[in-house]
Order: sequence, then structure tokens, then C-alpha cells
Amino acid sequence: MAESWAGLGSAIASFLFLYAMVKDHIPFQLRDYLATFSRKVLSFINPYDQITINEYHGEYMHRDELYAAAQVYLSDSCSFRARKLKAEVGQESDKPLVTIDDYEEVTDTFRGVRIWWYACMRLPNSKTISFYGSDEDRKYYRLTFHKRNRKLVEGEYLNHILREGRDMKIRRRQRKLFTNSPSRNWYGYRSSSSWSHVAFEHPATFETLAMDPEKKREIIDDLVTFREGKEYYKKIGKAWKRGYLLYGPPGTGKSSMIAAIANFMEYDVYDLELTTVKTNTELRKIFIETTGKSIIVIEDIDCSVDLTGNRKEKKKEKADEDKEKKPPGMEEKDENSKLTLSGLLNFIDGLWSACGGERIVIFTTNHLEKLDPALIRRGRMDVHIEMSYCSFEAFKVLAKNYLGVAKHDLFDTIQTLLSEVYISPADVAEGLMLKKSRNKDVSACLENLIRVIEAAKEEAKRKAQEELAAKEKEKEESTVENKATDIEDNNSKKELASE
Ligand SMILES: Nc1ncnc2c1ncn2[C@@H]1O[C@H](COP(=O)(O)OP(=O)(O)OP(=O)(O)O)[C@@H](O)[C@H]1O
Ligand SMILES: [Mg+2]
Repeated sequence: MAESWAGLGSAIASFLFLYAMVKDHIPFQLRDYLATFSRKVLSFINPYDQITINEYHGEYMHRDELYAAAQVYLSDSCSFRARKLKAEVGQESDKPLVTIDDYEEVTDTFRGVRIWWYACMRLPNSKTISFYGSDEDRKYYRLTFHKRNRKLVEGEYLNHILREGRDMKIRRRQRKLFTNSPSRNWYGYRSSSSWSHVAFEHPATFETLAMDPEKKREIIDDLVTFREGKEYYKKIGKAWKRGYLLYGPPGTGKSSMIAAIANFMEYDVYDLELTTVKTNTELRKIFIETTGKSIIVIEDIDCSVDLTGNRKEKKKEKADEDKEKKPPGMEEKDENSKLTLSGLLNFIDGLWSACGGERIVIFTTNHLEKLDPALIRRGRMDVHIEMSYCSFEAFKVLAKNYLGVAKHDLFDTIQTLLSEVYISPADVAEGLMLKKSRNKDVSACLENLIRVIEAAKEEAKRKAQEELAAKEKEKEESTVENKATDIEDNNSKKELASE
């Protein structure tokens, strides 16, 4: 049996070989007839089906997303099996993509089923010049698989390629830092987008972040759980997003933490400047233009006018006054024509985050007490992280980063000093840096830091004394005032009695 199949196979192969040799000398009609005939014979005896994925499609020659996803997928999952590879750098990434070369074949296995991938190029038929490039540019992949697996390939495998390829593309893309442009520029000549961007290249990581190691571990674990929680969020019916509130004094690493989170999660960062957003409608537009796998940051949320507790109350009073003056039906329209706390709450709450997954929202503030509780309640801001003054543990991270040392004789002195004074990691980092000529001298850097901490301690002492003196003065003044009032009261009582 096997021999007869082999015989038939070699007969067909010889026929095809002969056909290829003489095809240019055969008349047109006969050539078509022979081609159709050979295809029919082959499909009768061949148990394999094929799917072609073209690089470009449609009237306007759009680059096919499945082709692009397959290219990255093959690069990541199958190219190690190929002998001929090609490398290119696309527009979206700064890393070279090494993938299978033209006319190279690789195999992939999906649920135990083997699939062959063949990278091809359509040869030019004519010498016409096309607006979309020459025919040589028309590349395609051909997938070959056994007939009995057709359902699996069509139903699941292609989706798997698309999904995995997209994810890989996102992971290897050049990450971006977006900032929202003032609304008046949206419809300008240059761009109609609310965001402009630059490459995101902040070097901060969790390793370089100076903070309590246990707290750091908790944050990393939380992020990992979030990243892997797609199915969980779907199951509980919640938008796949997580809110972090970072609070603490200036220079304690809030912005550095955002960069470390972005680098750890490999997300883009959207730095939302709320003060340039005038209305709730604008906020919606801005948000709709963000993509998944991103962090939306609002820094110094307490400085975003009209959104904090007291100011909101004042604003409400004013709005109530204004409402009374407005004709009926105009009030709601007016709500959309300004940025309000409720607009921001809607924005965070998933009404708008329903349009795409995997987003982190981060607020930072120096003054937690100034924020409206509604804004930061759990469920909106799921994790509250306090970024505090420099502890000895945090100092050790900075010493490792800046000086490359894990221990030193001066560490004990620094530990004692740090337990006596509040100083921000930013000030400690500054203290560890000396002028270029001396920055390799570890002892000199640590001595400089000791001077900086001692100066901070003196400064704190001086301020405390000033505050104490001011309080005592206030107390004295109020005692004198009270005495004067008492004397006045007594005199008037006496006058009344004598009358
Ligand atoms: N916890 C930290 N770990 C490492 N470096 C830090 C830390 N905190 C501050 N720094 C250093 O100090 C600089 C300023 O820190 P950062 O901008 O993150 O502070 P911040 O809390 O955002 O301050 P602000 O409240 O003023 O915005 C950073 O560039 C970094 O070099
Ligand atoms: Mg900051």
C-alpha cells in the first residue's frame, strides 16, 4: 500500500516538474486547464488543507492584523526552529524583531496538533508600478494542517495567534508617556487627539525604589495578582482596573513609584493634567482615547481645583445660587459644561473604563486630609500607599544604588540620626551625591550625608522652638486679653450695682 502511494506521489511530482519546465511553451487555455486539473488531482489525494494570510488586504491595502500578529507570534514561539531568519525594526518598537525569512517553513503545535507555517512572497505578474509598493511586497503566510483539524484551526488556533501575537506586540512596543494637550489644541492643524506623547524611558524600578522591603513586596504581589486577574474580574463582573492612591510629603518617591509600576507592568503612562480639562465631556473624550495596559496618573489631586472637600462645598453653594437663576432644563447641560467631582468619580468608576481592560489609575497627593472621602474610598482607590520619610531600610537601598555599598562603618551613625529626624529620600539621595571628582569616595559621600542630616536636625529643632515660642506668645496674648475682658466685665457689673 505504502509503495503504491509512493509511486503515485512520485508520478505526480514528475508531472508537476515537467509542467513547470514546459509551462511557458504551452498555450494559455491549455495551461489553465492543466493547472485546474493538477489542483483537483492533488486535493483528491492530499489530506492537508491550507489557509493563506496576506500581509495587505482591501481596496486601500490595509496591513492585515492577523498577519502582523502572526509575524510576532512566529518570531517569539517558532523562529528558534527556523534556519533562515530575518531581522527588522518596525515603527512601533525600538527592538529588532527576528522572524522567519521568506520561503522558510516552521512547525507549531497547538493542543497536540501540528501546523506548518510557510512564509511566501507572491511573484510579480506584471511590471506595473503600484501606489502601494511593488508586487514583491505582497507577502503572505500559508498554514498547512490536516483536514481533520480544520475546525480547531479555524475556530481556535487563529484566535490564539491573534490574541498571543497582539499581546506580544504590546509587550515589545516602545512604551509611551502621554500628556493631555490643552483642549483648544484638539482640533488644530497638527492633531485631533487629546494626547501627545514621547517615549517613556524613566529608569526607576522597584529595585531602585527606597522603601520598606515588606511594603514593596506587598505592592508587587498586588500588581501581579491584578495582571493575572483577567478571568477573575470577568467572573465578578468588575471592570479590569485598579486604583492606587500614593500619599506622602514631597520627595518621598511618589512619582518614582509610578515609573517603577509602569516599568514593572510594561504599561504606557497617561499623565492627566486635570487643570487643563474644563468639562466632564472633555474628560470623557480624553479617557476614551486611552488604551488598555496603561496607567492613568493624576498627580497632586488636591491641587486640582474644585475637586476637594471644602472647595466642593463652596462650589456647590455657588452652583445652587446659579441654578436658581437658570431656566428649567438648563441645569443638566450646565453640569456637563464644567469639570466636577462627580464627573471624575464616573470616570474612575468603570462607566468609562468599560471600554477596554487592564488599566491602573493612580492619584498622588501631599495632603491626604484635603481630599474628598468619596474620591478615595476603597473600591475607587483600592490600595492606599503611604510614601514616608527615609527609614534606615530605605537608606540602605539608596546607598546600594548610589554608592554600590551594602555596609560601612558610618551606617550606625546614619541609622541613629535617621531615627531622630524626618528627612525625605530625595534629600538623602542628594546628600549621597558629591561633585564628580569625589563621588567615588564612599566615605566622603556618607560624611556629606551625615552633615546634611545633622543640618536637617538643627533646622527641625529651630522650627520646633519657633513654633513653641509662637504658641506661648499666643497663649500670653490671649491671657492678657482675657484679663482685660474680665476687668471690663467687673467694672460694668460694679456700675450696674451702684445704679
Ligand atoms: N523612595 C525613593 N526611592 C528612590 N529615590 C527616591 C525616593 N524618593 C525620592 N527619590 C529621589 O528623589 C527624586 C524626587 O522624588 P519623586 O519625584 O519621586 O518624589 P515625589 O514624592 O513625587 O515628590 P512630590 O510630592 O514633590 O511630587 C527622585 O528623582 C529620586 O531620585
Ligand atoms: Mg511627584
